Amino acid sequence: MIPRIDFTTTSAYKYLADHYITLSQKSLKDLFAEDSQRFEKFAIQLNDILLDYSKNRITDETLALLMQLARECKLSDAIKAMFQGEKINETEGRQVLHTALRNQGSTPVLVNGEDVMPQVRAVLAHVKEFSEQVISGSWKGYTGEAITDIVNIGIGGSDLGPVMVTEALKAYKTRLNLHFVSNVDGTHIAETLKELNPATTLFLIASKTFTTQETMANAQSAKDWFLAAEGATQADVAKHFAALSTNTDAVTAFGIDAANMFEFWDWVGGRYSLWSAIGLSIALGVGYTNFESLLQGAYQADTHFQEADLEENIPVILGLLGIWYNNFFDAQSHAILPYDQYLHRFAAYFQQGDMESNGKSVDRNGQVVSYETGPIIWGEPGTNGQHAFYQLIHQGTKLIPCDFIAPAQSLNPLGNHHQLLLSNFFAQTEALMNGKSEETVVAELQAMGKSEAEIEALKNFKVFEGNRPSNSFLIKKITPESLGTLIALYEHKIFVQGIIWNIFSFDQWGVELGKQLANKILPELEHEAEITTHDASTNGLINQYKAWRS
Ligand SMILES: O=P(O)(O)OC[C@H]1O[C@H](O)[C@@H](O)[C@@H](O)[C@@H]1O
Repeated sequence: MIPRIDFTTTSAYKYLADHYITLSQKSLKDLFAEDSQRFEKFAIQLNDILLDYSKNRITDETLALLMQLARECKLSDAIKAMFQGEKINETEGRQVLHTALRNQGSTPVLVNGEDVMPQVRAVLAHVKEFSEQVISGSWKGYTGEAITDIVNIGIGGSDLGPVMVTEALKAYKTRLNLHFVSNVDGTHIAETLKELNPATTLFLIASKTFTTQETMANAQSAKDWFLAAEGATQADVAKHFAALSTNTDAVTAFGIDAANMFEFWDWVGGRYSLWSAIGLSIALGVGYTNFESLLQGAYQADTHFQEADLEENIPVILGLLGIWYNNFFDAQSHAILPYDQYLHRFAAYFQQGDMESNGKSVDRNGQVVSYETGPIIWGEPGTNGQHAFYQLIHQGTKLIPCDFIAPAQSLNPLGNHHQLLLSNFFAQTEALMNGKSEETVVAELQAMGKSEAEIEALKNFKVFEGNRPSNSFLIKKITPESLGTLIALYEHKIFVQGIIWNIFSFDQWGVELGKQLANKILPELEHEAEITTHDASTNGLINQYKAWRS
């Protein structure tokens, strides 16, 4: 069992609180001036990924105290507990073993005394065989034509991971065209199907539970659309539908051939499932070998997380830095800013990963916490974000720690685009750190020939306080392997923070209430009678909807 320690009662926490008072007076600029070794000290390389965390509001002492905090919270024991398959998802009584899905080692991974690795490998072999048949064209649709389009129907963890990864690895695309339908809004599936031919379309119904309302509704509409095609029969469903799920009974009841079911298990959390059968769309979209490299990359991060000393451990450092800002600087959010168009869904993916994991306010003892837990995660790719919301990061009143991520090599070297892109990446982290002093602003305005009065009126608006912290990930190149490593590092960062905050990171009870209420409201929408059973606002909205809907 993971120890239940209130981190605010540790000695490290008290030292950090004192240390914060002095350190928060210092600027990053000063810290760099005082220590010429910051980059050497506060950067770590793991294979082709360099993390520079020197532009954070930390000193050697901060790090030492944060490490002490991790030790007092028994982080290393918790890491072991996860990898060894303890039931650390206590409120659901489950293990947390997404790491087994990418395990390349030979040690067994036990669940209730049974090694799960043979099952994991069997599903991977199925994914390999099936994806190779579909890609090569030897898998035929009901008219004898090869499949050209894949539609993954899933939501949340059964959608965001495959979307993010297949977008990130688009440069490695197979001949198959991928589509993702998640929203229960009929527009999503209707617009997707408009351009598709039933004879050459393969649907993947991706749902851990196979009960999710959105996915089941979209799956039914997909089946209806398919069966409405000329000559298509119920027997042909087997050639056009596969299921990725833990729920065999529901898959069979839906009419999907058991041979087309790709299984995973309840010890894989939905938001950590892209490495499982849920990754079938990835294997189809970029090829099985690349999917395998993605798993290998993640395994490298897993090994690093388990074996590196806490001081040299990337997820540990990232997690603790986040805690430093969240719990001492009162930062409310954390921005993920990839300078890579291919990573345009990376922040959205970790919005679920992080916020569904650590958006909790009850600790592992079942008590309401007295401190802040998970931050709001958000972000968009650079340079688009620069022309949208960076104003607030630079000059707003909120402290927003940022992660910048960029590849050194572009997968589309075109003129000097990549240099333009990276010059922005480097410039933004520098600008956030150093800001622009009043002195510089005044000198610039003088050089422009402005009068004293004009300078006085303008200067405050043009000052940048700086002292805004950031991490920089420089990645040699986005490959399936480096991407796998990067994703797994972020996953483990979430784990680290959940341990320190003493919360359960692997359940998600907070998604249930809305589902329950929607199920109660649905029958009320099936007739025209006035609704009076809710509060005045909800009644009013439902009744106005009824008045307007036809
Ligand atoms: O794969 P499923 O079972 O359809 O669940 C889809 C999503 O449903 C809920 O919103 C949560 O439980 C998510 O974690 C999950 O990813």
